[in-house]
Amino acid sequence: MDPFGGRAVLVVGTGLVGTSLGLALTRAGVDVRLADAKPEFLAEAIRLGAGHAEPETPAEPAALAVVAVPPEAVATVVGEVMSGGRAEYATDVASVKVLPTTQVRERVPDPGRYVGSHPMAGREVSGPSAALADLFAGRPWVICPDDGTHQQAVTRALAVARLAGAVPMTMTATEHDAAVALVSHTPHVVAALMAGRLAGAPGHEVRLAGPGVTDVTRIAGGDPELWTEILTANAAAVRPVLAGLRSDLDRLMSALEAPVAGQPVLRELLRDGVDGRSRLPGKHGSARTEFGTVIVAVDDRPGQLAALFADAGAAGVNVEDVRIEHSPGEPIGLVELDVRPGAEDELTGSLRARGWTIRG
Ligand SMILES: NC(=O)c1ccc[n+]([C@@H]2O[C@H](COP(=O)([O-])OP(=O)(O)OC[C@H]3O[C@@H](n4cnc5c(N)ncnc54)[C@H](O)[C@@H]3O)[C@@H](O)[C@H]2O)c1
Ligand SMILES: O=C(O)C(=O)C[C@]1(C(=O)O)C=C[C@@H](O)C=C1
Repeated sequence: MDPFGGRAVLVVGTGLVGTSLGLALTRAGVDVRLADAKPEFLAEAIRLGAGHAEPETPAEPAALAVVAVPPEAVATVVGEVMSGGRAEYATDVASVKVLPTTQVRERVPDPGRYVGSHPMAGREVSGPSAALADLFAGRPWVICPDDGTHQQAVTRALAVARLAGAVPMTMTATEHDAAVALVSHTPHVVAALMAGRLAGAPGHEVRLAGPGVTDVTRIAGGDPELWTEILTANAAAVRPVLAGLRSDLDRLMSALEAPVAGQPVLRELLRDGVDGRSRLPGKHGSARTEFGTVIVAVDDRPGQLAALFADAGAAGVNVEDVRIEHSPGEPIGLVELDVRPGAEDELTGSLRARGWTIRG
């Protein structure tokens, strides 16, 4: 059954998140109206197939407006959408929830027609050209109703999350902000501070950088304006997480003053890291599967990767993930194939038999 009764969904803000949502909903057969303050972003989202421009005088309001603008602009846009009769209900996708839900309650005449939400999916790049139709697939999408929220607002926001392929869950705005302080906002700060250490470093040092520092700093590429808004809005929840981090950093630095005597502390902190990482959920909220990895040396010439994947397929082993590194000073690439635990030996044997060089 169509959760919107054949009515349109309006997406305001056709950047990374809004355009990704427009693409996903359009694929799911929803009529998607689009609006953005920047005409060139709107035009790009339409060109990509995320929906069509919101008509100036629509025959009827959209069933739901999804407001995908920076956090500080959410309440104003929700107010405009509601008072202009452009949508019956509204949600937003901002990375913080207490700020927009409080501001909507204070500023919008019928705040019960709005429910805050947040898809836990994104990228370190912004704008419509970075959009992906499957950005939300399998990811949690948090919905934060309060006592005054109309059930229809929640029902329609849940429908949008499901149609985008996400896994909806509900919690209060305060619970949400505490959770994302730990799993999203502090990690962003850590990545930015580490990446900042590289900014003025000598070129001969940065040239040695490999996958480790690249993994740790990927999210540091996020838009500094957006992240300033996020950290400002969620400062109260981020500070205690940072305080814990500072106390661990202090212990680590003290241990390094006398590194041999400090080894038990180093070991404890490093073990805590292993334990913490094992708690991260996998693709669909399940416990993370630790894959087995097979490293193959591949000549740096056309067609080699395609041949490798074909031979891995012929071995009957599914490649779950792949990374490619270049070996310094050698005309070869190292291709790391992640496979289900236990399948490494099978794949190694089969690839060796087909003439591939296995490393490690
Ligand atoms: N980037 C992520 O990884 C991510 C993930 C989940 C949620 N979010 C949240 O989604 C929202 C959008 O983030 P994004 O990454 O898509 O940013 P973005 O910069 O890619 O897109 C924001 C869009 O909003 C438009 N806009 C700004 N003010 C507007 C207004 N008053 N009226 C109409 N349009 C306006 C901009 O022109 C731009 O197209 C933010 O609230 C962010 O916190 C971001
Ligand atoms: O993968 C990334 O690039 C992200 O940073 C995405 C991420 C996150 O921290 O998980 C960042 C902010 C959003 O509010 C939601 C998702």
